[in-house]
Amino acid sequence: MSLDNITVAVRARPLLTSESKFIPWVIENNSIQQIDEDKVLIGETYVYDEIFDVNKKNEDIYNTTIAPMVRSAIEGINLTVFAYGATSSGKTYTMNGTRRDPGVMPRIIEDIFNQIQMCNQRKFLLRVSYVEIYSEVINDLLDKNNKDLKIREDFNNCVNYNPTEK
Ligand SMILES: Nc1ncnc2c1ncn2[C@@H]1O[C@H](COP(=O)(O)OP(=O)(O)OP(=O)(O)O)[C@@H](O)[C@H]1O
Repeated sequence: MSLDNITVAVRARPLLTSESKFIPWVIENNSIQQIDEDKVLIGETYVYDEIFDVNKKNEDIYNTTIAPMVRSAIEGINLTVFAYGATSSGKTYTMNGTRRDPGVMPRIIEDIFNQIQMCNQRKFLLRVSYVEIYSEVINDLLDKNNKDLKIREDFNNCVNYNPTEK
């Protein structure tokens, strides 16, 4: 799937020790297909802009999919990075990462501030929100007391999450 201003990437994570050792899919380039226990291909082939196999690190994912968009954000284009998946699929690992392999959030902050430092003739205003949508409820991940937020746009089309206006 490829839409003009949207990049859709899939990331496979290593199996957890508690999980079955049978992997019911194969990745080939940018497509993924389901297989049965005899390794016979079944069902549809799904094609994405990027598919990252289990060996890819947060650094690879950032450099391939996010870094080019950060350059556009510095030029004033709105940017949203959205991690979607079932419980334990690896959203937090991808977004926060680890000390040895930081995820999207720490990398994007470092990248943005590095690029701002190189543009000393311009002024920047940065606004950041970090929220989760869990069972259709929006919670603020930067302030655990802000729960069940409502999304609103102001007169400038800026998105606000204002818990006082539920
Ligand atoms: N690419 C990866 N490499 C190694 N371990 C991973 C990877 N992705 C996820 N894991 C591990 O898998 C487990 C589940 O990952 P994570 O907590 O990120 O899932 P989640 O989608 O955020 O889950 P939830 O929705 O329940 O919060 C964690 O133990 C995490 O360390």
